[in-house]
Amino acid sequence: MSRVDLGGRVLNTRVDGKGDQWIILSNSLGADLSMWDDQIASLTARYKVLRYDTRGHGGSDTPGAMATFADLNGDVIALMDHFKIEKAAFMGLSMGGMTGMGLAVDHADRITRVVCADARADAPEPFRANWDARIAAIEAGGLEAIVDGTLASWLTEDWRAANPDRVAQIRAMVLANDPQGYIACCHALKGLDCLRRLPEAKVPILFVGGDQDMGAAPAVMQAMADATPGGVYTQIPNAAHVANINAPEAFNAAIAEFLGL
Ligand SMILES: O=C(O)CC1=CCC(=O)O1
Repeated sequence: MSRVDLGGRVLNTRVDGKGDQWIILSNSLGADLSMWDDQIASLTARYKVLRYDTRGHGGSDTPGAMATFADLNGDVIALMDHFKIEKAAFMGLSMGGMTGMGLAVDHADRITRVVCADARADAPEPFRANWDARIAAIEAGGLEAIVDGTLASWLTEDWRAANPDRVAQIRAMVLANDPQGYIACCHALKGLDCLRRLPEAKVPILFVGGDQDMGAAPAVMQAMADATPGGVYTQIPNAAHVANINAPEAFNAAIAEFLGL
């Protein structure tokens, strides 16, 4: 792990592998870079992998009370500059996938391809109101107030019953975040407005998502793929919102061809 000072914010990072091409991995709201552990063995066969904790998460700073996707995209470009990465593939889940879509539209000179997992591209009602409710719940009760609902939406009931130790680890990961950092990112999610810009995406995007993901439902992700030039959507069976943890083998198989693994 290495904490990188990007000027005004310090982000926690980790590099694995020795490949000659880079891939950057971006976590979901409430997670940290460890959420990608089940993908690292296959990714490092080809790539040098840069993972980072999104601002407000894990070991990264919370530089302000409110974040925007322009901030989150800017953090990726600043990390690329720091590590002297001219171009990289990018994979993000949920908030990380939303960051990836923004990069595909606004920073295609630095990004070669994007895997966008379990993400929406906009925040119509009731999503906006739900973010306000979640912010209020955390302000009143901390991350404890939302962690059980989060786990229920991230992972199928069967998986949670079969993997109690992993569930306890994931619970601890959520609770280890800075509540103010989590709230800052909720503000970015409230302002999410990428759907209308997907036709401008200039690099290939693979959309993948769990068949039981209620936050980024299959029909929503299919519509995003349809709006994206060359966009493809692949559904992951028996998986909820955090499909890469919930069904790692199917997830890894779904991204393999697109990433040349
Ligand atoms: O955790 C959730 O409730 C769903 C979610 C939205 C954006 C994200 O990263 O996760």
